[in-house]
Amino acid sequence: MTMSEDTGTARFQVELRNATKLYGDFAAIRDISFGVAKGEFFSILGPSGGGKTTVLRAIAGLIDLTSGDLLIAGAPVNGVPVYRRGMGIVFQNYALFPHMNVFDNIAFGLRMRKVGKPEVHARVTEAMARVHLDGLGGRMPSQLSGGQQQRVALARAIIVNPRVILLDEPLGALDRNLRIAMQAELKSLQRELAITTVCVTHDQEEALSLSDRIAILNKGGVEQIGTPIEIYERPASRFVASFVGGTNLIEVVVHRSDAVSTELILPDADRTLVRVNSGDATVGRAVTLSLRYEAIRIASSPSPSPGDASVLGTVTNIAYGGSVSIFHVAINNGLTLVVAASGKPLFGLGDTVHLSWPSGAGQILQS
Ligand SMILES: Nc1ncnc2c1ncn2[C@@H]1O[C@H](COP(=O)(O)OP(=O)(O)OP(=O)(O)O)[C@@H](O)[C@H]1O
Repeated sequence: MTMSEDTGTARFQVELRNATKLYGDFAAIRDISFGVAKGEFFSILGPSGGGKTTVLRAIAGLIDLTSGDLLIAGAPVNGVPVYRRGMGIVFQNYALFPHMNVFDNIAFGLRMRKVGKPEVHARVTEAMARVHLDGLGGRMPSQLSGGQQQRVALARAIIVNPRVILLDEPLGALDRNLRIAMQAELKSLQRELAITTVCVTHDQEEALSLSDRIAILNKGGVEQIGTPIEIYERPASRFVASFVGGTNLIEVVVHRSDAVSTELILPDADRTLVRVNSGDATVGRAVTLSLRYEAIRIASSPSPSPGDASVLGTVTNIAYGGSVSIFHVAINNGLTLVVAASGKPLFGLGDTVHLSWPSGAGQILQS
């Protein structure tokens, strides 16, 4: 069997089992395990130096693992060279051949495979149409915009019908508006082709909007794997909660807990009680409460809903951000809560405000 054939029986199209890569004593990645299902868009998200590129390079076959296994369509490929793995790779800097025009760049993989001229012509024309490059076949890469170069790189990767496509910060070089437009294009192309995709990014919004599932990598290890909603709504650790989206991390004490909910004591002067929707916490124990910026309501009067947690505070900082403004509010023991409110800022520095949030808005973090 060659790597471009598909047995169709494996549970995962790409799977890492306990993958570790050492450089001397330093583990760039350690003990990483995950599987990517056929047709899935799987992102690897994390801060700089977290090990994202190392994972991608290992999957591509550009580096060997120190220990652990890599399986493609269920078969171990340790030692199988890059060109036999059936991968399409798109790097951040596009890596187009500068001396070839768009048509030849896209045709490259087919010509290497000795595909006949008429078929090359038909497939390149079709791929160009798919990524909206019609009519640009004769241009050189230097005559294209960043977005167009990105499309050439994508067309060049998909034209050989790879079983998996690997994207390394594919939209990182584009400005914000173009990046958002290209995200939508990339996602619809990926869905149309139903192509298994592994994407490395440090951009949390990009990962949340494109992915079926995300692995959060930090210091070479996996912090959490889950759907975008699971990662955002139920972060497994302080690191995930603060890396993905903005959140207040507050040290609190467990006041009461049953099977389904827990009451926590906020360290403000009123020892305000906060209820969360998770149970079986140990009474008296100190835990971390994660409270998303946008979960907190800021108003000039207390919340009308009796079940809401409510605290009084003073605005100490405002960052106007167009659609959303960020307020820093000092509550009455020196603790500062950060709040995101949409629309024009209705409060000024020094204003007294009421902060409130509904029962169940926060999360207890386990680590
Ligand atoms: N060839 C190498 N020799 C030694 N250390 C390396 C090598 N390649 C990577 N590393 C180290 O391994 C760690 C993980 O690197 P990696 O490039 O995978 O991170 P990353 O998450 O992709 O970061 P970035 O977002 O900055 O690209 C880093 O600390 C890096 O310095």
